[in-house]
Amino acid sequence: MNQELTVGQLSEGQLIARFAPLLAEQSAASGESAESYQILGPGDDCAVVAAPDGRFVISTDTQVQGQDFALVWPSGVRSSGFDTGHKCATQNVADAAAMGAVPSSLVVSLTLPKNTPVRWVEDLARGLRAGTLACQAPQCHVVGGDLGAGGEISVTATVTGDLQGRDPVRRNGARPGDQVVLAGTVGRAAAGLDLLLDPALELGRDPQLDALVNSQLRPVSPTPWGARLAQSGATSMIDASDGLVRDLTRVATASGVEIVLNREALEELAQPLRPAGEILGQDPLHWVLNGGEDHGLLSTVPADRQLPAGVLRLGSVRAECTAATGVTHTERIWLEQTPVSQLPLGLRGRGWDHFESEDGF
Ligand SMILES: Nc1ncnc2c1ncn2[C@@H]1O[C@H](COP(=O)(O)OP(=O)(O)OP(=O)(O)O)[C@@H](O)[C@H]1O
Ligand SMILES: Cc1ncc(C[n+]2csc(CCOP(=O)(O)O)c2C)c(N)n1
Ligand SMILES: [Mg+2]
Repeated sequence: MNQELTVGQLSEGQLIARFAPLLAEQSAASGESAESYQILGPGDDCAVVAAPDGRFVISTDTQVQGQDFALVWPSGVRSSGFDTGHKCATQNVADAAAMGAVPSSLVVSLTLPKNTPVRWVEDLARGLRAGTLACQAPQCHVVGGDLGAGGEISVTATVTGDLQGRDPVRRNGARPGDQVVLAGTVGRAAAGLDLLLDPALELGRDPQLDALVNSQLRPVSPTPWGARLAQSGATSMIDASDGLVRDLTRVATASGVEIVLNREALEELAQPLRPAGEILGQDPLHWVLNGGEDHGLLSTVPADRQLPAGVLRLGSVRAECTAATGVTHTERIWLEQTPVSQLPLGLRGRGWDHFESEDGF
């Protein structure tokens, strides 16, 4: 039987004493020496965090067992504490980066059933640090949090970010003529999710498929691109969490523009998803257009900016069509000449909505 030590066998203090030291452990090993924003870390009523700009961005994101991850997926794969911690770090630092900020701190609130293995929680601490490092945000530490018992695992983090004297890059600044760019990936985590949700699959045998599963379990957002794109004049930015089309619709609506996507660029993103598409009978372009959770950074930058290596040009921004053209204002996103709502059924999707979406896409 399961002889593992569970959180129900420890006091809160004992669990924190095991958890907190692990949050910083890998920094030395990774050779990261970036300045930390942490002035006072876990242990007092509050942490103290540097805010050199005088302003800071702040956002929060939650993962709930059964809704955002599964301890055991239909495919048999298990989400470790490390996975959940890694994803928690990524989904939060990505939001700070999407404002053009440098992630500066995380506070993490854990709700845990009493039978949760202590090892799972220790792995979560390691995953949190590994996630910030993978997202190239070594300066961002978990500076505090909260612990509590509950019926299912819920992991919430709040992230702060440093604007470094720049204006925040909002969703409403895209202008006609801008190029639409992506730093990071889209579609991979959604392909991974559909693989995880398939009970007929035996994963762990094909490195290409496993890499997609890994993108769902441990997504990586290239956070330095947030500040980099801001410095190069980004007019809007969002992290792609709910799906390319859904998230770009938010930008296009807020900015009063339309976005035209380039098929060739999307095909390039779909290419590595083809083997998964064949196995699951899915057009991989569907994942690229509608899949969430990669937490890549979608941005618009003026047309005259030379795009650095490392970002992919996905399309361009154009003025909103007026009623005179006969096109309704709901057609915000186009795949070349076709509004996405008119794409073949196999490509159409709604992206992710916590209250609407069924399992997968
Ligand atoms: N409970 C809430 N109270 C106040 N504002 C909220 C609440 N929930 C969401 N919002 C706000 O609604 C907006 C949209 O939320 P949403 O979670 O879609 O954005 P997001 O944080 O960029 O998403 P993601 O976490 O997927 O990147 C955000 O500005 C968020 O602060
Ligand atoms: C078990 C399970 N079922 C479904 C999904 C898919 N999913 C959950 S949240 C989300 C969007 C981002 O959320 P948020 O906006 O809260 O960051 C997506 C695509 C999953 N990850 N796990
Ligand atoms: Mg976001």
